[in-house]
Amino acid sequence: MPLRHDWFTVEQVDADTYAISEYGHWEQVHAYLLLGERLAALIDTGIGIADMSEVVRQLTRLPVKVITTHVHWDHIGSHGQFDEIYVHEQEEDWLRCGIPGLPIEQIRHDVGRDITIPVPADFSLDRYEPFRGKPTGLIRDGDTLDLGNRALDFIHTPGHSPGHLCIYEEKRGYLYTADLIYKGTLYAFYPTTDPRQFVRSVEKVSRLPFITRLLPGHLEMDLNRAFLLEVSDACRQLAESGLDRHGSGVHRFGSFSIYF
Ligand SMILES: O=c1ccn([C@@H]2O[C@H](COP(=O)(O)O)[C@@H](O)[C@H]2O)c(=O)[nH]1
Repeated sequence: MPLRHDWFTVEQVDADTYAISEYGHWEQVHAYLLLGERLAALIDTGIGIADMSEVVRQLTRLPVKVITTHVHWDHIGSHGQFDEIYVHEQEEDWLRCGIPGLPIEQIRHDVGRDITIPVPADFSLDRYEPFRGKPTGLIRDGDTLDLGNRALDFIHTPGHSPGHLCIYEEKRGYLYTADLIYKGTLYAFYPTTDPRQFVRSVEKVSRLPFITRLLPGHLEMDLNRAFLLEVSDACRQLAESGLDRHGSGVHRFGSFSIYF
């Protein structure tokens, strides 16, 4: 049964893996806490409406390394509450200085809309600022992290953003897909996105030999390899039709859409 927090919903994926979700916000974003024998990895830290470190501290006493899938405000919200933060080398400057040309008014508008449950009393939209800071370390494609009898592989999957990462646990067959693959509208229409890279990244992860489960950054959480192959087929069709370019529109495929 899911554990409940006023703002976060905590669900156990398996004995030592938790999803920490924000279902009261339109983004319905998920972070994941992975416990090894020596260390814990927190994949993203949510929107920043509530402090995710309070929940994490209830779940583990292990040292926590924060892994950033990408530097969009809804994935870095509680980064400031943790000491060790890692990011792909191509988004280090966004983590330090923000996304050039993205106004704080637009971010606050997106943070504040379509919230369906009460926000914590100390949250103020007028004072909301996305995290800015220096990472502890940088991640490159092919890097690995051993949490103690639990290995994570980092896969650079640009397209949604330049330094977007998927995280793969080969032993369990888990692929944490962040904003590359989820069941909803997949976004590659911002000026900072790249539709061709997005297609290549989907193809890259679809070649992974063993996947038991996809753990996405948004919306429905329980996705399998069949869904990944559907997205991969859709991307191939779009590329073959020359539609893998900015401005080609919203392409609908059953349970998901791809917005270029
Ligand atoms: O170039 C950009 C990048 C991001 N945004 C805003 O950030 C969020 C991103 O949400 P995701 O769930 O990570 O896709 C979105 O609300 C955009 O407003 C942007 O505007 N431009």
